[in-house]
This record gives sequence, structure tokens and C-alpha cells, in this order.
Amino acid sequence: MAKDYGEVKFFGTVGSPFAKRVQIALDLKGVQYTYFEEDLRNKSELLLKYNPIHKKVPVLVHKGRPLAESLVILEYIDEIWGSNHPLLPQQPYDKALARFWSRFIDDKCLPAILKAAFTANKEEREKGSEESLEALEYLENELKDKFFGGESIGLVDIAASYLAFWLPAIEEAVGLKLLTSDKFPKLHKWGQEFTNHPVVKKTLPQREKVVGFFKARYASIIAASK
Ligand SMILES: N[C@@H](CCC(=O)N[C@@H](CS)C(=O)NCC(=O)O)C(=O)O
Repeated sequence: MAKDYGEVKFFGTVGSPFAKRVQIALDLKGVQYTYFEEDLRNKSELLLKYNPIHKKVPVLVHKGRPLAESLVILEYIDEIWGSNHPLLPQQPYDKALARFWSRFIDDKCLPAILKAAFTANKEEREKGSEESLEALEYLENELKDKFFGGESIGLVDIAASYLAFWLPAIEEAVGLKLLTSDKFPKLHKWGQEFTNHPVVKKTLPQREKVVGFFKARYASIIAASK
């Protein structure tokens, strides 16, 4: 008889890269869950109840107990549904490294990209581009196999999904070139492998909508700066 893992609820929004991390992990592991689509301009009572501190998606509720923050949720999912498609390596050192790089993506890469793309001030944008290229270089050197997780998608790949799907959409929307195939051949190829993985592909939102969203965001930042 299949093990009963209890009820799983997952709160996200279709365009959220952080929510997609959780969806990718759940889908890779074949977890059954009920999905709640949030309107972030009008957050539900349940979202505010389950994530009163950050009031953000994603939130995972397992057997009535809520968890927030995508990287925390990914590790929890891996511990509970461990044997099916493991996301973290077995060895403590490798496991610690996977945590290091996942946090590096959130702490260094994403802020630099946002600065490069969505700052009105030209010098700040250039600084953001330099910081982004430096951060991407570290990841390019760290990528040794098909995926950061080896032959299959792991924690770092899921954390880096922003670079595979959202960054190219941002580049198109604001006319920026960061993750190019000549500068970052391994990372570029990885991005294609990752977004074409059948499980990942099914979770991703429509690219044109995401590009449109970023174009509007960019236009409003530029308009506000005038
Ligand atoms: N560090 C958080 C970031 C989550 C996040 O920024 N979520 C956004 C959607 S992409 C959100 O819910 N924003 C709502 C708000 O800021 O009010 C994570 O990793 O889960």
C-alpha cells in the first residue's frame, strides 16, 4: 500500500519564480497537492494566516502546518519525500555546498540582476551588470555536469531556475545581455536543458506574459524616475 503522507496545500502565483521552485520540486517527486492561486494585490486570509511574517508566496501547508520561504520548503520536501528524486546530495560536505550555492543565488545573483535590470540610475545599472556577471561567472565555474545536481535536477538547479527562465525574459524586456552563450557556454546550455526538462517545462508560465510583465515594471520604474 502506498504511504499516506497527509494533506499538502501549496499557495503560489503563476508568475512567481519562488513559487515555481516549490512546484518543480513537488512535481519532480510526484507529490499530490492542492494548489491555491494567490492574487498578490488582494492576498487571501489564508495566505496572511499561514505566512504572517513575510506575507508572500510560496507557502506549503503539510498536515495543517505551514512553511514559508522557498529554499526552506525545498529542503523540507526533500526530507519528507526523500527517496523519490532526491534533491540534496547524501554526503554532508556536498549537501552543505548545495545549500551554499542556493543561498548564493538568492543573496548575490538575484539582487545584482534586479539592480542591473530595474534601476533607473545608469551608474547603478552598470554596477548591477558587473555584479551579475561576476556572480554568473562563479556559477559557470561551479557547473561540472549536465545539472548542478549531477545527471538529475537538484536543489541548486531549482534555486537557479530564475536564471534559466526569468533572466532571459528580463533581458528581452529591458534590452540587457548578461547570460550569453559566448560568455557563459555551460550555464547557457544548462538553462536550455533545465527549461526543456518535461516536468519543469510543464510548470513554467507563458514567456510572452512574463516578458510583458517585466516590460511594464521597467516602464513604471523609468516613468517614476522622471
Ligand atoms: N525569499 C522568498 C521570496 C518570495 C517572494 O518574493 N514572493 C513574492 C512573489 S515572487 C511575493 O509573494 N510578493 C508579495 C509581496 O511582496 O507582497 C522565497 O524564497 O520564498
